[in-house]
Amino acid sequence: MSLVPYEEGSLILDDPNSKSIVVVNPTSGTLSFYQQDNGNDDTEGNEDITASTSALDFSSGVHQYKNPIASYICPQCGTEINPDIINRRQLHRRASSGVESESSRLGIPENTIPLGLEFANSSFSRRYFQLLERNHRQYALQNDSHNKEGQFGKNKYFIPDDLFIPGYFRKFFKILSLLGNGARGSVYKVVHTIGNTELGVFALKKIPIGNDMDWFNKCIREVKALSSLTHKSANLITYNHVWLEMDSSVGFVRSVDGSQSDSQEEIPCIFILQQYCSGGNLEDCILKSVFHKFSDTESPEERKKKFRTRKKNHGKSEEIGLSTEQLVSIIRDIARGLHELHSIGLIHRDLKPSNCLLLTPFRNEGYQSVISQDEFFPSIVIGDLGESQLEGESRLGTGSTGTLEFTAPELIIQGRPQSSTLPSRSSHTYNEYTFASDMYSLGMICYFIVFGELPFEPQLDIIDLKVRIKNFRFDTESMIAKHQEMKLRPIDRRIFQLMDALLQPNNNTRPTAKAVEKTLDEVLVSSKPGKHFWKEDIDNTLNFSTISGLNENTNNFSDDYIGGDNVTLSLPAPEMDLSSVSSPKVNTYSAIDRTIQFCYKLVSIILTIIVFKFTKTGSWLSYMSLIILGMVFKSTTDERSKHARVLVLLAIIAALKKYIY
Ligand SMILES: Nc1ncnc2c1ncn2[C@@H]1O[C@H](COP(=O)(O)OP(=O)(O)OP(=O)(O)O)[C@@H](O)[C@H]1O
Repeated sequence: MSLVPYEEGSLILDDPNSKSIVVVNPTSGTLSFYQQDNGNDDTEGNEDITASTSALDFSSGVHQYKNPIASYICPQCGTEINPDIINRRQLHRRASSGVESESSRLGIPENTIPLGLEFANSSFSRRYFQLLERNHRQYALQNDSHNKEGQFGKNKYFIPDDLFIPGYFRKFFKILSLLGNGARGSVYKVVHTIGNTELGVFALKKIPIGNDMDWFNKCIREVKALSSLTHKSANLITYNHVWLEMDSSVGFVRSVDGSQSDSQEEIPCIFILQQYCSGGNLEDCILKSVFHKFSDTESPEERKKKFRTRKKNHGKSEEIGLSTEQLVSIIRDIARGLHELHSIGLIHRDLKPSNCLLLTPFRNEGYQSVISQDEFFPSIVIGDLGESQLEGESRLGTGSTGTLEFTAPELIIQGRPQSSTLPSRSSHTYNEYTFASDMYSLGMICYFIVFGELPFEPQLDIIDLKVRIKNFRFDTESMIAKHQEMKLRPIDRRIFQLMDALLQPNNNTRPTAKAVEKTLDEVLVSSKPGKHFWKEDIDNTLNFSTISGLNENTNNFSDDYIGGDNVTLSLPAPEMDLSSVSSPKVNTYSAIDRTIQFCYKLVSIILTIIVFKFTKTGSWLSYMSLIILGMVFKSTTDERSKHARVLVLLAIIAALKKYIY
């Protein structure tokens, strides 16, 4: 069976085995099932295809299966061709479980095929678009041969005519809203339709290309990067389809000679169809929903909600900021997406909150809400791979720059080159983008989601900003003090340690994406259900000695045992690919340090046994020694020696008691 274009805009599923075809009628929004009359089975050459019952008439809801075809899933594209059975059942299940359907939310008529509900997220969609891409190529070739003197003269644009799919966007997509405008183009929320049949809701990025080959190559990088992912990653945006079409450019157009053009001239545009993330971007979410900035743009509904929350909190204004669990969830998702990218050799280069998208909307219920709500944050996917490059590729070759505030200091080039971070070919003193520079950007995202702002004043001019970025040093203690001053919701101090590690000026000492992901995974897995895992009180966490003095200097993380309800935070040292220069001295020091800690524990056990030998069981000395021994094991590296010394004292007292008295 195969899915092939049939006339203009229609699709058919053709199953030679059962001699049946399914035709999509875009005008009426129906699927019709036809089967060859099998009255005489051996008449292979019989071309008389008799229409049997219109099996899948979705507009009327009538569906009869006179002679069901052999298989209901197209083996080429995986499209469910009998969605009535599956999707209606799923719809019913969703409806009965009280989940609002996408179609009802969007106001899509119920008589349309609900394919999109499963389609947009399923692996079917990927295969469907792969097939579509092949068919587009075929269609374009045919179109080119019919239309040699077509509307787009070959001389006018460098892109060959046969690469355009004229009218595809208007015919198969309905714009629902504008999601945002980026530096390169606009992103729309669209519904993919065939006639009245809704195939799913997607985000469609339209980038005007014009006649600029370099620009075209740069724009297509995003697609190349996305399509190089061989499997679906939970934390990277899913790309579905890309095509070229003539369309009006967005906004104001100035021609090369500087003259302004009022005409809505159609120019070549690249359309990139992607997974739709209904929660919007992380930047907006943090600024608006978490830190309540831009409150002048608040809707009356939002104002009422805030008033109700304040009333519930007995007039106290709610504490702002995210909880530790929410912060961990965000950082872990982004680290996981980065790890996926880095594992295939891609550096993102433009990681920033507006490129991190929320799969579902974030509903901030405030600090006083139920704990489960409190800990929840929607899953995040990394989008916009338009600036990405392969590891080892020269930054000059890509012609791209990242966003300055999130750019690692080692990449900043002083002075005012043509663009913010792009070096000139004559300058030789610049560093290449690395996986570690992405990790710095993650550190800056952490800063932003913790404080709701960046450490640089927004009005700085570009030269001053570069100086500030170069000189920026993250100091854990002063950052905790700042956090307290801002009266933000208390969080675990290990978030600050993580930021410290990621924002290290020396890129060799930043942890890898995998290291961050693994650490946070372990942290979450080992949290006890029903218990507040994180120490929420900053005053308590301030007492923790987290990274040893040695590690503070070298940023080489080691095990850090934290008492109470907390579990081990172990941020592994950067892996080899990031830390090309890993100092042997540092490794020796940390090995010595670990041996010393082990010796403290061993000596403490021996001392406790001595105390027990010299005293009667049940004496205050034996009890004391047991308690101190527990403290030796639970205490941080700095305090372990103090506790061990107390045990020495207890052993001496026990010996004196035995031999003197
Ligand atoms: N797949 C998507 N789903 C939902 N919204 C999206 C999606 N992709 C982009 N957006 C929205 O559209 C906005 C513009 O996206 P785009 O990637 O073009 O630019 P940007 O990252 O904001 O800016 P720049 O191009 O300067 O990096 C985003 O900030 C986001 O709010």
